[in-house]
This record gives sequence, structure tokens and C-alpha cells, in this order.
Amino acid sequence: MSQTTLPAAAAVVLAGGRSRRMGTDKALLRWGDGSLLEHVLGVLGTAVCGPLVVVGAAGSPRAVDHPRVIPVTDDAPGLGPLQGIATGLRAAAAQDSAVAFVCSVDLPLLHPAYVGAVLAALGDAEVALPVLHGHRQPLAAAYRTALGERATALLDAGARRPGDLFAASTVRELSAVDLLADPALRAVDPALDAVRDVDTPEEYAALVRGRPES
Ligand SMILES: Nc1nc2c(ncn2[C@@H]2O[C@H](COP(=O)(O)OP(=O)(O)OP(=O)(O)O)[C@@H](O)[C@H]2O)c(=O)[nH]1
Repeated sequence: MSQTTLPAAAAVVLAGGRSRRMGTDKALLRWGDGSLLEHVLGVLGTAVCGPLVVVGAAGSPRAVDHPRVIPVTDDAPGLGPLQGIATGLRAAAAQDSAVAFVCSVDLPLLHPAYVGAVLAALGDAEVALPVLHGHRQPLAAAYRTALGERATALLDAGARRPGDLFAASTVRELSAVDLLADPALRAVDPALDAVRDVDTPEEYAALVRGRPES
């Protein structure tokens, strides 16, 4: 993919979780030559040409040495992914990005072709929501950044789940068949491993074992 064809979207990485199952900060897990957060930002940086928003926990910004990264933090601690989505979309909107790809930090196999396919499928919907491996994938999805305000209002009203935002939005669900209609994605990730997250040391070790030596 050449620089000139990159979508003019932002990317948002949620990196403010507690990593209880992993037992150590997932963003700082080693992947390749750096941390998992750096790796995911590297993928996103080649997938979109807008700002790369990193959402850390309240009071705990992530220091990342990357020219396009905008670090932000949650307004309140421990409210979970809906809060991270709200914070990240508002920050992307403040940078004049109308659309953002939103993901978690724990996706070692995220690929620019996946990001491109999801963004391309947004159309006139407010959310392009993959439904893969039997689950909705709110943290590997595309959103209109105007939803940041709606998500914040929902949080203020006590909502906590991304599903609460979807119930109040125009959502285009994307099946594996829908996504794999994109030839670029089909060529590089036919199993859609891009959404394979690592939550435990065992899952991390399994992916490290399967990783080609760099
Ligand atoms: N900014 C922000 N990110 C969050 C929050 N909760 C979870 N995340 C992120 O959302 C993604 C998915 O999080 P989970 O794996 O479900 O939760 P986690 O807290 O990281 O891990 P566990 O403690 O094992 O559940 C990860 O990238 C987390 O960093 C939050 O309250 N704020």
C-alpha cells in the first residue's frame, strides 16, 4: 500500500486496562524489537494517515516516542473500554478526523490490510463492527468520531458497555465473508488473526512461539 492511498482516518489505541489476567502491563509486553504498544502503533501508522491517539488510564498517560502519537487519558479510572472509546474518539475529533479505527493494545497480529478493509466498509454507517470468531469486535472496529460525545453522554448516564453505544448508533456489522471479500486482506490474513487478542501469559507465549524470527 503506498502512502498516498492511506485512508484519511485517525487511529485510537486503548491502552488503559488493568491487565489482570496477564499479570503484567500488556502494552509493555515485548513484540519484535519493542513493546506491543509500539508494534501496534507501527501497524496503524502504515494503515492510516491521521493522528494516532493512545488512551491511557486516568492520570497515567503513555509516553510514546512517535511523531504522530497523541497521548490522552480517561477522565475517570476503571470504567472500561467504553470510556476509552469515548476519550479516544473525542481526541480524534479534536484533531479534525471524522473517522477513526479503534483497537485494543493486545493485538500482535493486527495488519494494515485489516484496518483498511474495516474502514472501507464503514460507508454511511456510524460504526463498522466486525463479528468474527463468534464475537462482536468493538476493539477492532471503525467509528465516526462524532460518537465520542454520544458515548460520553451514555457513560454519564451509567452505561459501561460498547454495546450500549451500538444500541444508540447506526451499526454495519461485518462478517468474515464481508471482510474477506477484500482481496488485500484475504491474501495476508485469511484466518482473520488480526483480532486475536492476548489476555493471558499462555496466549502470549503461544503467539510468540508462532512468530517468525525477525
Ligand atoms: N483507556 C482505557 N483502556 C481500557 C480500559 N479498560 C480496558 N482497556 C483497554 O481495552 C483493551 C481490552 O481490555 P481487556 O483485555 O478486556 O481488559 P484489561 O483490563 O486490559 O485486562 P484484564 O484486567 O485481564 O481484564 C486493552 O487494550 C485495555 O488496555 C479503560 O478503562 N480505559
